[in-house]
Amino acid sequence: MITLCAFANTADDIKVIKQQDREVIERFKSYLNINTVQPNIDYYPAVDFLKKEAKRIGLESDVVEIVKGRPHVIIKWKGRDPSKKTVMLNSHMDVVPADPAKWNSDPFEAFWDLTNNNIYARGSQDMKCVGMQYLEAITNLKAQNFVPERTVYVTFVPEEEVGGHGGGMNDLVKSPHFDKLNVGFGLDEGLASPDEKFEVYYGERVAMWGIIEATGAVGHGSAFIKNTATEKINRVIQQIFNFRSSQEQELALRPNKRTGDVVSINLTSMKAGHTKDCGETYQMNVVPRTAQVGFDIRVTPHVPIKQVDEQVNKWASEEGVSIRWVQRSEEHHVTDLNDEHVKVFLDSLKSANVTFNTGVFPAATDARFLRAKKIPIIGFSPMNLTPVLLHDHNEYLNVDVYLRGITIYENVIKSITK
Ligand code: MET
Ligand SMILES: [Zn+2]
Ligand SMILES: [Zn+2]
Repeated sequence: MITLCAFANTADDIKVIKQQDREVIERFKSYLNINTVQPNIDYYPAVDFLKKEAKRIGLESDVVEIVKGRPHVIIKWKGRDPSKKTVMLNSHMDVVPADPAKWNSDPFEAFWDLTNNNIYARGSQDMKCVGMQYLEAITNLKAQNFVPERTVYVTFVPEEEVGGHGGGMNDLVKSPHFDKLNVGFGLDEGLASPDEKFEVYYGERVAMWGIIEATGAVGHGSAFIKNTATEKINRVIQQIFNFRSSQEQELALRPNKRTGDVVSINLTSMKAGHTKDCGETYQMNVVPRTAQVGFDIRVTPHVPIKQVDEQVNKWASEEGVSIRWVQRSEEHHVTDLNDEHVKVFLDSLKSANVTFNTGVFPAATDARFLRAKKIPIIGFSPMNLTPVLLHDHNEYLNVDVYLRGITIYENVIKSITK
């Protein structure tokens, strides 16, 4: 018997939702309610929640801390043949900050708007949805008495949004805990897509975060001083924006290219002048000694990192100008779309009439650490008909899209664990 449950925001807006689906959504909302905002996250409420979830489903869970306070929750669904390479279903627990003033509802309330059936919450797309959908898919498969051939690990990791270092995935993959998992194939996050087709990613762009600093002559604010820091940084900024335009044009001129196929750069910080943090007093009529810009470059696997590196070094080649890297990778790692596990994954989508594009994830995620270990990884978040709102205000996911994602994962998990 199916219990139907009617509830509404307003009297004239009644939606009827199956009791079982309502429970699924309430569990999703509960995870979204847990504040895991960068930085300095208290992960333990999320860990406790996930451990309880594992228990509910009847699965073992383990908590691994490579760095104290940075737990990884590893939920295990034992396969019929534990000697076989396993399948990893990964998601990160942390989310980026949300400015409540810019949201129509509290970003952690997980407001369920029944007029459009959307759930508004930080993490609803990136990527608490995916973590919970894996668990719900397993719940359903267990109810059907399905037992996987390969063992499945559902992993919930910390610190993705700050680069996976300091106890995140970068450190997990280097630890003996990881080797014990014996992972042969895995899934990690992708992006929403506004149309019917889903997005499937076989690689990602490399993030290069750097700061260019210029030092120059100082003097009176009324004079024509030569070689000032701000003049030098202005030339750097011009070159950054010229390069940015060239890539934007490349994208506009070639309809077959997508963001993941070009190099992007954004200026993400600027600093100059006699501010307190330079140890000098603020003074409007003194030409500053230093000026700096911070930038975020994303290099597509279609372009060698060395080429971009040389370009940036040229920008910083003037006398008194230097560059410092905050974070960068030296290599691209992509998954072969002809890999046997990948083919099984893609076939499982096709057999469920899920249409998709394959491409390069325009941002970066923990998949890169796994790919660096030669493990085939696909980036896939089952969100079609959804605007891309990760890191944005009023991030949301539609309930029907969320529920369909669970069904898609059921089909995927059945196939990739064979
Ligand atoms: N996922 C985040 C981003 O793409 C953090 C990745 S760290 C390079 O910005
Ligand atoms: Zn993410
Ligand atoms: Zn993110």
